[in-house]
Amino acid sequence: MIEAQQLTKRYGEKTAVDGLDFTVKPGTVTGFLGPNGAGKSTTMRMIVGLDAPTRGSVTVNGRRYARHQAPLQEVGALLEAKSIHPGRSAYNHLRALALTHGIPPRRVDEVIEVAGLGSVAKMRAGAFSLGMGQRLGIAAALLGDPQTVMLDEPVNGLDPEGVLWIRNLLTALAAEGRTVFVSSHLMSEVSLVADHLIIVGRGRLLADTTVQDLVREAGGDTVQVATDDPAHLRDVLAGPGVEITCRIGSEELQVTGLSAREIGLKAAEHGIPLFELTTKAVSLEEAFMELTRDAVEYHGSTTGDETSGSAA
Ligand SMILES: Nc1ncnc2c1ncn2[C@@H]1O[C@H](COP(=O)(O)OP(=O)(O)OP(=O)(O)O)[C@@H](O)[C@H]1O
Repeated sequence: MIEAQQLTKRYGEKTAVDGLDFTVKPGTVTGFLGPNGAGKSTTMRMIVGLDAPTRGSVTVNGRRYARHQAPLQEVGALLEAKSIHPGRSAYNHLRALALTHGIPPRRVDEVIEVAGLGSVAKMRAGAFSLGMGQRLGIAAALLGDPQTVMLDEPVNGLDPEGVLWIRNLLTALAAEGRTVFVSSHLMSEVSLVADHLIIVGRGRLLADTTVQDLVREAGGDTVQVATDDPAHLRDVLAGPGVEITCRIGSEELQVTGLSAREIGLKAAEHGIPLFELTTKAVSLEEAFMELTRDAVEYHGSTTGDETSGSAA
């Protein structure tokens, strides 16, 4: 369990993390999402004591990381900055880590196996590809068989097989009852493994929610209907919990609160011809972009793609 209370980090004038309150629970994968510069890495560094909070606190299983007697057995972390001696083999790197943390050497073989590094374990880590380096970082994070696993952007540099491997690994770790906290700036990636989401922007908490709730709050499913008599259809469909929007002069209505089937039946009942009846699910990516729109630090100006432009 990770608990942050009013967690704040300032670098001079810059507030990287701004009064975050959240809890990461065991037995589930929690995604930590936010656009670039949102404060995810800074938060994770504070969790493992690599940065000190300016204000507030963060604990792992009720204690600050540094207060744990065997921190590597408590929290296994993959953070962006790696400190692997390039001349050392993966095997020797893990063995040195194990030795200095009182972890039995046979555990090194186990994590090499889990990380799929068996065939390259004796190779110089300096010759590793980005993906192999990520796997080695994850092997190191798992070395102490920790109850809490925290990975910062773990899929960076991994090929599709590696991405799938990470997903299965995270799901399995959570199924064993561990606390799994994984950051990403990609909703599409996180939504495939995470049940719970903590979303930040400019250091602030934007949402502490589940994947389903995020979609529901973003408007759920909308049905697009086209007819030559939109005013009549609007009257027919109106009712409690139903929201209808329509642009002046347009034949299209956007309806939430009714299914396509209900709309089709009501239209038929009143003899209103329909030209289109399409359910449009709000994608998680749209919901995420809507939520973080004001928190994105760097907007492209000439993308030619109006995903964050004003809706008519
Ligand atoms: N050591 C530092 N000194 C000054 N500013 C910093 C430092 N570390 C981070 N920042 C700033 O704090 C903010 C949050 O950075 P952080 O790396 O935590 O964000 P992030 O969400 O992990 O972003 P990304 O997805 O790009 O890794 C950024 O604006 C960053 O420039």
